[in-house]
Parts: sequence; structure tokens; C-alpha cells
Amino acid sequence: MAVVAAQNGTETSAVSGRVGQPPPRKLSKEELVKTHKGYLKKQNLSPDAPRPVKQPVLSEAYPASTKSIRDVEIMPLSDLRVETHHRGKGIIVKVISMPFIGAGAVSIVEDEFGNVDKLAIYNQGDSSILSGVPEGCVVGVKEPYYKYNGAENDYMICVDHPSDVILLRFADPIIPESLQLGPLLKTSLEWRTAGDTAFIERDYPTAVFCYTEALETAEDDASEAPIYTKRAGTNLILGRYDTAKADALASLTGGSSDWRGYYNAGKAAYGLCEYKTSKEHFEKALQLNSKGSGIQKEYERSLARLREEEHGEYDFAAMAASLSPQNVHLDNGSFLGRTRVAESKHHGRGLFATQELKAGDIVFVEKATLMPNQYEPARASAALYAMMVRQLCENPSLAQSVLSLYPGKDTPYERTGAEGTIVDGVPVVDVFLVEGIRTKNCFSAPLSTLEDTKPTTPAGRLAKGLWTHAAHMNHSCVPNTMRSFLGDILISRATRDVAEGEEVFQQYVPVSSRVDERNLQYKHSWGFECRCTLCEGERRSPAAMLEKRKEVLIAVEKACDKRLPGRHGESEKFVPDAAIRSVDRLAKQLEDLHEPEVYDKLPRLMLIYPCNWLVGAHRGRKNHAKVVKYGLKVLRNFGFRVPAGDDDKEVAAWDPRNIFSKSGNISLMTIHVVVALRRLAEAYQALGQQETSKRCTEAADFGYQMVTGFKNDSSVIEK
Ligand SMILES: C[S@@+](CC[C@H](N)C(=O)[O-])C[C@H]1O[C@@H](n2cnc3c(N)ncnc32)[C@H](O)[C@@H]1O
Repeated sequence: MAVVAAQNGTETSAVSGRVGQPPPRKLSKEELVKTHKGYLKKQNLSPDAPRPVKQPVLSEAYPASTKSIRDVEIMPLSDLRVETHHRGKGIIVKVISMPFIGAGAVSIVEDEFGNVDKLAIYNQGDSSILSGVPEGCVVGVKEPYYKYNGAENDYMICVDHPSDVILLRFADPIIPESLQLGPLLKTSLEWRTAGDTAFIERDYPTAVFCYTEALETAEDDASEAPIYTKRAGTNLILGRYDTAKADALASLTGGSSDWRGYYNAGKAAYGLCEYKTSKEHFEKALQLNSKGSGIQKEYERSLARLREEEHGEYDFAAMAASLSPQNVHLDNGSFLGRTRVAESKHHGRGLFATQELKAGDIVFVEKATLMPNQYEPARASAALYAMMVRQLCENPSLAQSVLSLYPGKDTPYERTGAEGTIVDGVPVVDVFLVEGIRTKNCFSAPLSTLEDTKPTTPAGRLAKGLWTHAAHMNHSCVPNTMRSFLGDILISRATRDVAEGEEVFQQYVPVSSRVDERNLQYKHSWGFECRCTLCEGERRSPAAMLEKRKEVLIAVEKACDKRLPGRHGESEKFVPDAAIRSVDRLAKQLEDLHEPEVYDKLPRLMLIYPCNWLVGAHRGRKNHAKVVKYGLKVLRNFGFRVPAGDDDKEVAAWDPRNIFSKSGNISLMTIHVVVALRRLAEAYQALGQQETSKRCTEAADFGYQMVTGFKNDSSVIEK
């Protein structure tokens, strides 16, 4: 991790006096190289240590350079000023050391005048040759930032934005004469052979570099085609699908061997989720090589993705079965046609239904634009950030879907508008913008929501990912959809009927029962105050009432806590009468603190925990009538319309299978609703009300489909 400049008081004052000044003493070349070699020695002793990712610090944010290295004034290293962004300037330096690889790559560099300094390059993807900054290469840094590194006389040129540094080709005339090495190899064949060697050694970034030089030095078009083919294949391995596709198409000669070019182009288009294009390329490949079983297989995969895209045809059970900790990126596409992005009255853009949807229907299915296989919560965010930066660098055609997302207001400068455009052959990538987009738009995802709802699954292992379509959804505490995950596939289902043209909402995080508390969280994490029907309704209740409810809730929680709550908030063990009476009394008190004029039709979220607890406590005592009483209350408190429970006729006429479509639009669907329905089914069964019991089980299964994304037997959530 790079040292964040001047964090402690002494350092702050030490550096602030020098901002805009040259450093008091510049270390000599010998001193810099000696210290650097010490780091390298340590690195060699622990070569397999995991590589940290540098997290951007938003308060220090600055925009990426949008200028070409040819349009900035080249300055000597001796002109660098402390804690200064040298706008309109650039440096051209030769790397004179092996890199030290930590959160970035740190090297010693020299300019044409013999000035020497330290250069730290962060945020280069693994497939970039600059992630390893080879000794001897010449780089240009645009609008460099010279940073105090926290120790005496320790300064470095710090490159956060990957597009601010450019690897210069050996023959580039911009390189000053004294830094020119001349090409290491002369002929195209030599470069191609060097590329092949690097490929065999699996050093793919170097292979791409060598093939590029081979193309630049090729004498005729005929010798270019096979080099393009090789570079296309290497870029495919690196996941650089844009370039792979362009290379594959450039390798076409009009002859019968073109099947390979079409095949590679098809694979690259598939990697970019352009399934119509991939299908077309595979078709052409098959026309030239009808016996290619590999091509046929790829062609069929494209057809399957197109079917998913068009009709939402998924075999979710098979997808779930294919999931494993190693295989989280499922070979499936997205189905998005039932919603579209449009302006929202709540904020910016939102998602809107393009057709009428029934409760339980699929709203959309989306394959993650980006989701690293990293379920360790402490690493998940950094892994997603690194992947986003890498993707933007490597597949500019995908950049727009990410860059157009809402970045929040934390970055202290406006977008330049040049983000994603190609300058000096690479897309402009602003890492601070990327981080803003990540924090406001990513979701946490379990490996499988289905597994996650089972009591045996340990909680808390979540990856972070970006689903750019879903990211357009605004939040509501009483949303009309809910999301679930199968690996990197997000499934969104309607939790009630949705009219054509209606905005669809989701919960950003599980909703806290207290209106003030949850809104603090929204403000802190997403910068908004929720104006959903529930929040607006609850705000009509006087602050003094809320305070009273909070007091009682604390007392209830304390009383409930005396017994261990189960996975779904219920009491697991046999609970003494006195405890039940105490919780019962407090729950009643809490209920009375919900004014009918405010809460008549609103969910009463604070009551859910005690009612769940009472369901569990009475279930443990086989007190079925009480299980029914509190089970119905749980549903009521989530905002569903249910009978009060004391009128047998009303209960007999009740069809719980309709609660999702016939409860109005202020209900909240969660796994606890499924649990309550199952508890009701069990209690009604014991009470001899078979028909109601059966309906409750069906309603639970129906609800469980919303929760898990596909049809599953809800009995798996039982202990
Ligand atoms: C993932 S984005 C949602 C899409 C966003 N509306 C857009 O224009 O791209 C998250 C941001 O949307 C805004 N937002 C989401 N739900 C909201 C709501 N209910 N009310 C106001 N703003 C909301 C917040 O600014 C939040 O940081």
C-alpha cells in the first residue's frame, strides 16, 4: 500500500511548508538505487506474498490527464515540485532498475539529463506490461504528481491513473537521443520468435508486446496475417476482447484458413457478451470448416445466450448445480428486455417495467459486468475496484456501460468527459471516478442465495460485483422487486404486481426497522434520504413516539436476547413462561405505540423481531394457536393483508397464495415472510385446518422462489 502522504501532524507540517517547492535534498542515483536494491532483495525472499491493491483515497483525488504525451511540455526531473500536479507538463524517463512490486510497481528512473528519481505506477492490470515495468523501457508520464512519501527525503512520482503513463515504443521519435536504446531486435521474424518464446513461457503481456513490434516491422501484408492470429489468441487469453476481435478480423486473408480468424473473432465477441456478433462469426467459421467440433460447440453456446437474452430461458436448477467456489462465473447471458432505463422522479435515472409483471415474475436476469471470485469480505471491494480499472483499460468498448453509472458526489471535481476516450493508444481511466462508481453501484453477493438461506450455511461470505443494468435501480424500503444470486448471475423477481411503465425498486441493504437509523445509513452510504411510502408515512409519526418505540424495542430485544435467537430471529430453545409473558407484554406495548392513523396500512417493522421470537417460543411449546396468532402478525407487520386470526370464517376464506398480489403496494418481502408462512402451515396442520395449511405451504414455496430466484422447496430452510 502506498503511504498516504502526510497523515500525521508532524509530517503534515513538514510537507506543507514545501508544497510547490523542490525537495530540500534530492537523493543521489547511488542512494536511490541502493535503497531500491534493498527492497528488491526482500521481495526476492518472499516472491509469493499476495499483492495488495492500492485503494484510492478520495480526498486526494485528482483527474486523469486527458492530454497526449505529444501535447505536454516535457520537463526535467529536477523541476518536480513537492505535492504538485504538474499540469500541462510531462516527463520522459528510462527505467534503470527492476521493479519492486507491492500495491504498485516502484522503479528508479532517469531522464535525458541524468536526473534520477523514484517512479511508482499503480493500478495497471496484470495483463499490462507496465504492471511489471521492465528495466530498460522508456515511459512517458503525463502531468506527473510528485508526492512526499512519509520519510525524510523520500519523494516519488506517483501515477494513480493507469492512462497517465505510456510505454513508448523503441523507435518513437519523442524519446530524447540519450535515452534511445534502439530496438532490441531488428526483424519482424526475430520479434515474432521472441513473442512465441514469451507465449510458451506464459508471459502473455510480453508476447503481445513482441507481436506488436513484429507487426510494426513486417515487410508485407502476407506476413502480417499469422502474427495477427497469434496476437488475437494471446489477447483472448488476457481477456482483452476488443483488441482480440480487431486482431482476429485483421488476420483474415480471404482464403479457406480464415475459419480461425472468424473463430477467434467469435470468441472475442462472446467475451464481450455480443452474442449476435459471435454467432455470425461462428457461422462464417463453420462455412469454411464444417467439421470443426470446437466451432460448432461455440456456435451453440452463442445460440443458447441469444435464447436467454430474448426469451429469458434459463435452467436455474442446472446453473445452481454447476456452481462451486471455483466456478462462480456461469456461462449464461442476461435477459433485460422487460425493463428499461429512464428518468426517475426519485433520482436521476431508474429502471422501469416495459410490460405488466405479476408477483413472482422475473423482472430481469443479469450476468455481472464484473465480479471477482473473491468472497473474503475484507478483500472483496479491493478486488472489484482492481477488476473495474483493468476492464476499463483493456476493453474500452465495455467502458461506457460502467462510466455512465452514477458516481456519487464524493469526487471533488467534475468529470472531464474524456474518460474512456483513447489518447496515446489507451483509454483514459480515472481511478477516483471508478472508485466513486464502485461504491455507489456495487452489490454484495453470496455464492448462491439459495444456499445462503439454509441454516447450515455460514453467513457473511460475500463477493462484490457490478451489474450495470441493476445499478440503475433506485432504492425503496418497500420495493416491488427482490434480487438473488447464482454465482455472478443476478435474478430480479417482482414481489407484487407491477404495471407497465412503473418504476421498479430494490432494497439496497436489509432495511433497518427504525426510520431514522436506516435513513442515516442511506445518507452516509449513498447520499440520499428515502421518500418511499413507508419512510414518508413513518415521518408523520411524532419524534416523541419514535423515541418511545425505540425504548420499548430495546427492552424487547433485551428480553428476547435472554434466549438465543435462531437463524431467522426465532427463539430456538424451550423458553420459560415468564420470558414469553414479558416479551408478549412488551410486544403489545410496542404495538400500541404504532398509531393507527399512521400505521393502518404501513408495515410495522419494529414489531417483526418480537413477533418472530414469539412464533419460535410458542412453536417450541407446540402452542399452535399462538403460533398462528404471531405468524399472522409477522405477515401483517411486513405490510401484507391477512386476517386478524380471531374469525374462523375469515381464516377459512383466506388464500395466503394471494398475499403478494393482493396486499397493495406497501409490503416488504424477505426470507422471514417465507419462514412465517411455513410456521403457519405447520400450525394450521396441527390445528386440523388442512386446506389453509396447504395454501400456506404453497405461498411459502412461491415466496421462496422470489427469495432464491427460482423454484425451490422451502422446506430446506427448516432446522
Ligand atoms: C445505484 S445509483 C441508482 C441509479 C441512479 N438514480 C442514477 O441516476 O444512475 C444509486 C444512487 O441513486 C440515488 N438514489 C437511489 N435511490 C434513491 C431514492 N429512493 N431517493 C433518492 N435518491 C436515490 C442515490 O443518489 C444513490 O447514490
